[in-house]
Amino acid sequence: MTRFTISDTPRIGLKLIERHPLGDARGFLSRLFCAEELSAAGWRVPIAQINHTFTAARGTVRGLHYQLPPHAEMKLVSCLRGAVWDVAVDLRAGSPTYLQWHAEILSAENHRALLIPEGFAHGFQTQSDDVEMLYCHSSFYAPAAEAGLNPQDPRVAVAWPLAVQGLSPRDAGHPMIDAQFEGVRL
Ligand SMILES: Cc1cn([C@H]2C[C@H](O)[C@@H](COP(=O)(O)OP(=O)(O)O[C@H]3O[C@H](C)C(=O)[C@H](O)[C@H]3O)O2)c(=O)[nH]c1=O
Repeated sequence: MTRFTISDTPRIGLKLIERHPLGDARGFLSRLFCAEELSAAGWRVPIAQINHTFTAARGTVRGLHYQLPPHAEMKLVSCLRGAVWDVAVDLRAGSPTYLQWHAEILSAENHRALLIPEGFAHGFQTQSDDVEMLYCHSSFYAPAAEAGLNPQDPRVAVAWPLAVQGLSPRDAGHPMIDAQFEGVRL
């Protein structure tokens, strides 16, 4: 029995993953990752790292982050507590949807995740207090390869549902995209 429904999004390679928990009188068991099932969504490498974040305040924005090649990474982003408006921006050089974004509501209640391919920047805005996120990464954390888009970059024009708040100094300081920006060459 499949534990996931994999759906395309308008951005090639960006997949919506819906988990199908197994419930009983005690509660439920939900599978967060399956190498066999998620290979159909494009995840065909071992998980390198798993991260867990807690964000206290509703409206907080984290992101928009990505790692540069050769440390470009896939991410499977799941919300285990509360709810987020989760967004991915296509930075792949030559992509027909270059600089376009797509967002989904991920929550503990809807059991949804986003599978984000290499070459996308990722961010989210909490839609509740006390949000917990779980990230599966296909590449190791490489600080020297870390890059970011300013979440309020007018060229990307992410339509955050709430007023942007709670940015880390690093996220607030990401540069705006200029004419020299050519995207990520994978
Ligand atoms: C990503 C990462 C960070 N760190 C360290 C670096 C900083 O000292 C601290 C917080 O890092 P950062 O401010 O980049 O964390 P977030 O802004 O929450 O980034 C997270 O949220 C956005 C939306 C994402 O897409 C990132 O992948 C995800 O990690 O953890 C690590 O030690 N390992 C890691 O893999």
